[in-house]
Amino acid sequence: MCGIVGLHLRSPELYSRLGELLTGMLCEMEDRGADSAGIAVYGNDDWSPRGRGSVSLIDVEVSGETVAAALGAETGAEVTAVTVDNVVLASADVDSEVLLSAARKAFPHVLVGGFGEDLAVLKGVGAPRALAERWGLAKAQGWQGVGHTRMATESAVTSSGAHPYAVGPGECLVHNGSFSNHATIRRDLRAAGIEFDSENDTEVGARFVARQLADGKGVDEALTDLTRTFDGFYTLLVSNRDSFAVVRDAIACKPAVIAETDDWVAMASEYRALAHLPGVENARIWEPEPEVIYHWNRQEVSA
Ligand SMILES: NC(=O)CC[C@H](N)C(=O)O
Repeated sequence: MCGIVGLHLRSPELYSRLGELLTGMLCEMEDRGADSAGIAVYGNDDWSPRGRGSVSLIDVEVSGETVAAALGAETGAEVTAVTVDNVVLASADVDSEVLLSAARKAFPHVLVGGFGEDLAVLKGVGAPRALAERWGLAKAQGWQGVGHTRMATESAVTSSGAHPYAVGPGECLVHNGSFSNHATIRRDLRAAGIEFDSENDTEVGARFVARQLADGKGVDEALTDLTRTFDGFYTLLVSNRDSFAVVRDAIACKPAVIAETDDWVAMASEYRALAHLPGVENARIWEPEPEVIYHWNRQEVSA
């Protein structure tokens, strides 16, 4: 199992409702994965102030003030940090990769949930509904959100095993399924100097995609490469600051549904997670085809 949800808003009138709508989607998928959960939210000023680099630190166990002071000392920038349950969200007027290296230096064992401009990533162990409540997700605003409810298949139930895997700048990946050749690909990526936070198969997929994007490939090409490299079962939702993409394996046995209106694009493992979205009764709704990459950029659509 595992549940995936994602909402890409086109209409700015809905930005103030992103968290409310995403909470409903995530909670509806709780029975597909009740051991841990995570979300990525793009554009919530309270968590990742606009135009600033930000880094999300999971289970850091020191106060936001301590994080802000330590990252400020490392970067020379004025760093602000907010604590949201088990996550500290730090931001500053510097590139997010500068903030990321400062965080790794100051807190060498910290789990980095994600980093980028306008991006906050929260994840943890527990029931998705309880986590969403503790995070205050319903109040979040923004233009795009992704969520995952996990039923672990490949690695321990820990924050580092929870999705999303947001391992490249502004990027985020969630997965339902399991990759059967992830150990081989992990070995190749490790040999190329890439480090991992967990034994999770999904992290291998995320690191693979991040590497393709870092090499200058576009999302479509990166995901095509993934379909040629990874064996096993998968429905994947891959987002970054400006894009939202879905791909399934050749057999496509892991459920997925996409719905689209003029105001939003949404995907979920099951339709019931979409049933409360405004205007869903007039949406174009379909099941994504095997190995077809569905990809939307902010504003326009391509498939
Ligand atoms: N149930 C799933 O889809 C699990 C996804 C992934 N293999 C994990 O263990 O995190």
